[in-house]
Amino acid sequence: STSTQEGRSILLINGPNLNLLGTREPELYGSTTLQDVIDLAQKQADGLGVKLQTFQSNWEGAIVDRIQEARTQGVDAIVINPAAFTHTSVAIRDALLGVDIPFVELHVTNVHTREAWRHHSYFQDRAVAVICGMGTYGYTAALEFAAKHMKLKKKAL
Ligand SMILES: O=C(O)[C@]1(O)C[C@H](CCCOc2ccccc2)[C@@H](O)[C@H](O)C1
Repeated sequence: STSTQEGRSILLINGPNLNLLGTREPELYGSTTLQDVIDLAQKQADGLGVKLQTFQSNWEGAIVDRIQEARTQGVDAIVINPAAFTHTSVAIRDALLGVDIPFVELHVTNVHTREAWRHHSYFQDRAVAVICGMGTYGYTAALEFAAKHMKLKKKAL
């Protein structure tokens, strides 16, 4: 492969309240802040030779708009932690399916050991991969997968 992973472009999206990561409920979500996660992801992306964009919002429609914009930017893959919208958002699901960009669904906690209502995701059936329970290492795993192992659409010549 070329020095970059075929010039792959990855968008990392974090949903509501993840801006508080590392500052609340560290026993559940760890003590790594979202900024730490982003800084580490950027270093990892540089090492992998992929372009990384990151976005966090507490607003559902802003996440929909960002996903739609990804299509115009030639984003090849999305890594998304939809947070609470995992369990509620047909709108974000529709945006992901609409832009036809493959995505990895990511959760810091193992949602399957938590409340029953967290066991369903509006994304799980269409995600290329679902990562959960690895803590913030999940972001590292997801980025590695998206950069090196995920099958992407052929880039238009
Ligand atoms: O485990 C995950 O990553 C979740 O997506 C996190 C969501 C919660 C996002 C808010 O995370 C916080 C982290 C630290 C402090 C406050 C909130 C939760 O609603 C999902 O069921 C699972």
